[in-house]
Amino acid sequence: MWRRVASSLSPIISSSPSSRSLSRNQAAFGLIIRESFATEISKPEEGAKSPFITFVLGGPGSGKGTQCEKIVETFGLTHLSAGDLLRREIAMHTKNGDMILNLIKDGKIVPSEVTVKLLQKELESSNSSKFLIDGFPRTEENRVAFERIVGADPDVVLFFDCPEEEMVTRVLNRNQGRVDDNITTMKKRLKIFEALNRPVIDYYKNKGKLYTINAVGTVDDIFKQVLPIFTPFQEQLKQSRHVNPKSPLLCFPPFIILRTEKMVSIVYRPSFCYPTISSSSMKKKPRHYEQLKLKQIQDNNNNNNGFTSLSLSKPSPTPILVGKQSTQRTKLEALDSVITELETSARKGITITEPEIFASLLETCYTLRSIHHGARVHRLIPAYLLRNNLGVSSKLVRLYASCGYAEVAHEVFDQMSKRKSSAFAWNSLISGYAESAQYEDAMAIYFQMAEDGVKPDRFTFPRVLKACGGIGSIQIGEAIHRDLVKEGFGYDVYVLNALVDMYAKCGDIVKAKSVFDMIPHKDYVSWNSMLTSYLHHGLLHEAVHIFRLMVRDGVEPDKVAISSVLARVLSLKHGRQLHGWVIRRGMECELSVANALIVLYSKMGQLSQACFVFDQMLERDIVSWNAIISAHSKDSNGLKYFEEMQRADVRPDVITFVSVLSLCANTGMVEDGERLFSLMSKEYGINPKMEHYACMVNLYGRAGMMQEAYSMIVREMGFEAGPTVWGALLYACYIHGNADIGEVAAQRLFELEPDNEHNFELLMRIYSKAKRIQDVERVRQMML
Ligand SMILES: Nc1ncnc2c1ncn2[C@@H]1O[C@H](COP(=O)(O)OP(=O)(O)OP(=O)(O)O)[C@@H](O)[C@H]1O
Ligand SMILES: Nc1ccn([C@H]2C[C@H](O)[C@@H](COP(=O)(O)O)O2)c(=O)n1
Repeated sequence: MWRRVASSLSPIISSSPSSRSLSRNQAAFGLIIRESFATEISKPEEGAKSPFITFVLGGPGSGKGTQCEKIVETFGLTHLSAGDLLRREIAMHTKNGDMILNLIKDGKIVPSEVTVKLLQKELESSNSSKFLIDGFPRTEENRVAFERIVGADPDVVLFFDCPEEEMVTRVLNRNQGRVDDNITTMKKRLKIFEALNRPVIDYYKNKGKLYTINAVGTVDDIFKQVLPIFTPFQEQLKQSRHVNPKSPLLCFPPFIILRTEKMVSIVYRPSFCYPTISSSSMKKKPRHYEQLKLKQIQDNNNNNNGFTSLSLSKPSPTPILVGKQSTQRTKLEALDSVITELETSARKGITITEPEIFASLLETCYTLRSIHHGARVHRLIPAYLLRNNLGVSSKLVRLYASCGYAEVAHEVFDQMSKRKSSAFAWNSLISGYAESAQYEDAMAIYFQMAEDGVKPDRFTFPRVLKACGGIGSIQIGEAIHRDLVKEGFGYDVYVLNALVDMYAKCGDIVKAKSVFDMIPHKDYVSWNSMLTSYLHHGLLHEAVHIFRLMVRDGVEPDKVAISSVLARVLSLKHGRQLHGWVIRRGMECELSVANALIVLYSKMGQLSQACFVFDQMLERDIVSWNAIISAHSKDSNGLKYFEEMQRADVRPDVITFVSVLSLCANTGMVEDGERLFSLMSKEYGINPKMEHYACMVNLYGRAGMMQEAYSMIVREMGFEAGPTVWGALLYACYIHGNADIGEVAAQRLFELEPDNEHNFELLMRIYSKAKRIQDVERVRQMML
């Protein structure tokens, strides 16, 4: 894993005598950190190594990005495109965004400090140890800055050598809406490339690290030249791109409790100890090694309430548990162990008074939706904090409300002393309800707020609009729209984005677009909301138009939009292109994106690709498991995934059982089907629904066990069978030529869906197989 020396290492680390004597690179690659943990927990890694770095050079349009995609596919390196990172800055309107845009438009090079810092951030937050840095270094200044700031040298430098005319043709045909893909800028870029990039190429040539590739020919032909370059490095590259989920690193709790006789310390693990994917996917990070000093004064009962008050330095208010690729289980275990330690300390008379600790723990409970842990944290919070600290109590309110514990949420809410003076507490309640799809309750709180004379703020409206979108009531939505304008939020981009989403969810896409058009400074959420809205309405043409405008403005679709796009892709070719795009953006590990990819490949009949995506995932949710099991609807290997899911302690749901039962039906695994059907209710408490009975009838029916299929309907089902169930029976009767039961099934189907000709036709075929020609004719007459 890539690591660097942190500038703000904690006293524990910096005071380590051995750490001071280490060289820059030793420190950078983990030695100091390992030593600091050595006494408390198992070693994270034996001798962390320097990363494997490849620089990819070449003129504009020489095909660097295209070849990088293939290298990533084959060797699993992590692709960092300097140009993409800069474009992301533009899209996100960061402080450097405008400056970068102007330089890129003019074909110029962005100051090295900016580019190198962006690369450095990606390198540090990545869990990978092998990188493909594309479009960098562009200048000698770039190269020197990288060496100075990052302190690393490339192992390989690829140079894609392409004639100018070819590069111009490619760039002008690229059609990705890039601001610099025009002939004027292209001419400038070529000049700058010749003047500034050539010296870099020469530098690496002299160092013996340069590999020149003739970049003319087909993509595959060019890649044939690239392949052998990496062969000598295969050993280094063998390790998979992602940290093995079984790596001991992932089992580390996010912060460590250090105990000595006199002292209990909670030490935040620095972010670079987490295996992470990319800085963009790392939304919340713990502070670097903040040490919370819990002075344990065991024999000093100087506190009136019998507890010893603990003094803590300011911890990070951000969630403690953030390792995105930790499994849900590992995170829960880590949370559990931290809470257990605090409970033990509390029993010994040590009490924690710092609100940030509780806020942080509650945030984690909320992220993991663990009400059980939340309730334990609740018990540790002193009553006065709950009354007076809005930050802590509102997190508790949101947790309870979002997990369906409305009564407790209201109890905590009612005790909050400041609830009448600000919208803060109310917002938590609304958000808790909205997030758990209790939309009516969320709306009721909003109206109650007005009755109690509490003014909504800019955070109230997005939450209540989300609830309104959930209900789908355009009238209420319009009323809230009027309210927000009255309250002065009619130009607030944050609020307007939510308004676009609400109108779209309520079915008024025209109004959604007109609100979108009104947003003066659209941010990436605005664009993505509009894109997703069009996609959800099936307006592909409009979605493509928005997509083009986004790209023109340097805004990229986010994971929600990309997942929606993937769900609507109709051809394997487009699916693959999008997959490549997703990989280039480092979005392949986003849960919703990976889930959508599994469904896409499964829809296209590419089972091995679906498995590949699934196997690469570092974090999976129930949707991922259901998607991969359902992808195996005709393959008995699907049951292995089901077993793995059970081992991973993921609770199967109604959908999982529909998938496994239909798999058993399709593959003729009657005994497994019976076992799973019984497991569903006995082990998981799921009462069989119509779909499950349909699967069972299908299972027996296909296996020719007509009596079992029939008695499933008439004896086992506690409710009236619907068309799916009778339909499965009728189809089985057709396959096995059972006219007697077929007649019964058809009769029920004629009553349930009199207009469905298919049922009549099936019965005719059954009669025909049985040579009952008169009956065939009778059914034909019924159809007329
Ligand atoms: N071998 C090839 N033959 C024809 N077209 C190609 C080839 N390789 C890439 N292209 C096309 O040329 C265009 C430029 O390729 P690509 O984006 O990979 O270049 P690049 O070197 O990364 O460019 P830039 O530095 O401007 O980002 C793309 O539209 C790509 O599809
Ligand atoms: N090291 C870099 C890399 C890129 N830029 C700027 C200037 C380029 O024209 C633009 C696009 O990069 P590309 O996608 O073509 O690699 O980004 C830079 O200033 N410094």
